[in-house]
Amino acid sequence: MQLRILGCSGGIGGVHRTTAMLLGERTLIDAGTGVGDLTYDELVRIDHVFLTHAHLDHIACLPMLIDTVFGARERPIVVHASQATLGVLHQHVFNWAVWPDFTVIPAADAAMLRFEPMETGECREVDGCRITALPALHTVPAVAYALDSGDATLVFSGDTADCAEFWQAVNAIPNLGTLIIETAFANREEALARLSRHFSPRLLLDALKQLARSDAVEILITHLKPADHALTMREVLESGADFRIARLEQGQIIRF
Ligand SMILES: Nc1ncnc2c1ncn2[C@@H]1O[C@@H]2COP(=O)(O)O[C@H]2[C@H]1O
Repeated sequence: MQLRILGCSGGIGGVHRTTAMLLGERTLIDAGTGVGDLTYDELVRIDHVFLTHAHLDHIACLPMLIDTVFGARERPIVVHASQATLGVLHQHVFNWAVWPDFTVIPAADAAMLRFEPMETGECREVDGCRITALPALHTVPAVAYALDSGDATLVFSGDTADCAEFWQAVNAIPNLGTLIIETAFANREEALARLSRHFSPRLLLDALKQLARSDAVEILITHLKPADHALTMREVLESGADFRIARLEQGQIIRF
């Protein structure tokens, strides 16, 4: 299985794209602005979108994706997310005011966008990869995802602050090989990190003490806010010397 990083920034500007990853050829994990770099043919192939939460930087391209591929597809795009996240999308995005409600277009019983509630602990299988929602803690309902190819599992934290249930779930994965985890803010913004339920390097390294078998896990840092991205990564590397840590890169392909 492969995961292609379409966007992994906490913001926009220049080359920065917000969170979106392509799992195999037809599954998106989050739908931030990185989706906009896919070709039309690649967009048409997407059958599934798994969302961590409803914040704009993780869903920005979903409305335009469905409109772009609508006429070229015969089956719906299925959006998997918690009921809470789907409720927000329905009420605030696909509400005929911000965007048409593609969950009833062209008809309620033949819609081109299908919402499939998926709560923490639930698992879906796509192309042989088992995708499980894990607990996360953000300012809005949020999940992380474990992607198990059969050979190895990659965990993506989504946006989260420290969360004991997340580490319990992660430590129960026997074949964990990669952990993509966010660090949005530099240490000088720790107050904002706490307020907005993100990690700063100090908060991350404190939380990583809960990771069992850390020597077997490659840790990739995502969601750096553009203002301080270099500083934040430097702080992570300086304090995280005991771990195998690197920056997640846009365009990176992870095989697992
Ligand atoms: N008081 C606040 N609470 C939450 N988010 C905030 C606040 N002030 C600014 N923000 C920003 O709003 C952003 C919303 O998306 P993020 O969670 O990625 O990151 C958040 C912060 O960068």
